[in-house]
Amino acid sequence: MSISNTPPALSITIATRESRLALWQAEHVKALLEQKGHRVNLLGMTTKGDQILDRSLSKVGGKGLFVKELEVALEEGRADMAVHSLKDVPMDLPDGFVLACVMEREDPRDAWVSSVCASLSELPQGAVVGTSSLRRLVLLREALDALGRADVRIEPLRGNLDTRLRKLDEGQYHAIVLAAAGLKRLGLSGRIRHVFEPADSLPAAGQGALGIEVRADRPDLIQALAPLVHLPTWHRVAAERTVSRAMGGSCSMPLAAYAQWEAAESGQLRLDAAWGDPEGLQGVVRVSEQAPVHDLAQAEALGQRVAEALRAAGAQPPAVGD
Ligand SMILES: NCc1[nH]cc(CCC(=O)O)c1CC(=O)O
Repeated sequence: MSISNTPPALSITIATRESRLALWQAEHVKALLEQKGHRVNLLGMTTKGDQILDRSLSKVGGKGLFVKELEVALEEGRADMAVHSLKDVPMDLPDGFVLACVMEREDPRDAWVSSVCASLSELPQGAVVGTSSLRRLVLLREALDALGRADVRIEPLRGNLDTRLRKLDEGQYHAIVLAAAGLKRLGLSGRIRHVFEPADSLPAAGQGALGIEVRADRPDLIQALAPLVHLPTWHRVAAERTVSRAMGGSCSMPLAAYAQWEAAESGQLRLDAAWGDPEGLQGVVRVSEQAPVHDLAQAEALGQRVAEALRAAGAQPPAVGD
């Protein structure tokens, strides 16, 4: 009989989307779990979010487009866990599912990719910039307006990372804006001309962080994932994701929320948020608050305060039923 405290080695199947980025992320988790002695294989799947390439995601609606099919696989026992970009995961998971792990964050910032110009200010007259998110669109528009660049157009850009880069290379855009994290994971950091500081393009809630979802009735998996958890990241993204939930955030709402530790080990979390109205009639609303955070409840309380501050400053969550 063994009296060791080492958790038992498990045989684990990870459900994953089949984009290059999703596969990289699943392989990354696989390698880490294998280092802990588990046996891991991948189950590749295509989700609704991957299939809809002709319409803007903000129109077809809702968070969770990339998540649902993976949850069905967990539900049916075809897979044990799903690795997600947290940015794409709704704050409230369906009943019976939990977020078992948040891993250390990759670069959360937005990146400027272009072969013709190194930054916004160098864009030629009448240039076209591509981006897929309303958040980036609203923040870019604000920055361009500040430069007096009404001539620059911002156009939608869809598809996985490779598709977006191809559209740029074909000349459909002068520049595009993407998450730095995805480019770095795929070894494409060489394509980044400029990373936006959070003050200039405030990141989306959860950007750059990976989360692992399991069924709530699998304590064995939750235990196996414990060594992969990075609590400082978890507290940051919990604060950010609370803002998104409290604002009724979906990809049809331009909303940014970004938390950072004021100083290493200070326990002081600063949370910045920005909201733009989807019609673009109102200016961007920005707020910032900070608080000591030592657990998830405190992180969520900070997120709640920031959401209230956003509303007090004029941000309007969508009407119920919208
Ligand atoms: N919405 C798609 C998506 N989901 C996660 C990432 C990047 C990686 C990450 O944020 O962890 C991207 C691509 C992008 O926004 O450019």
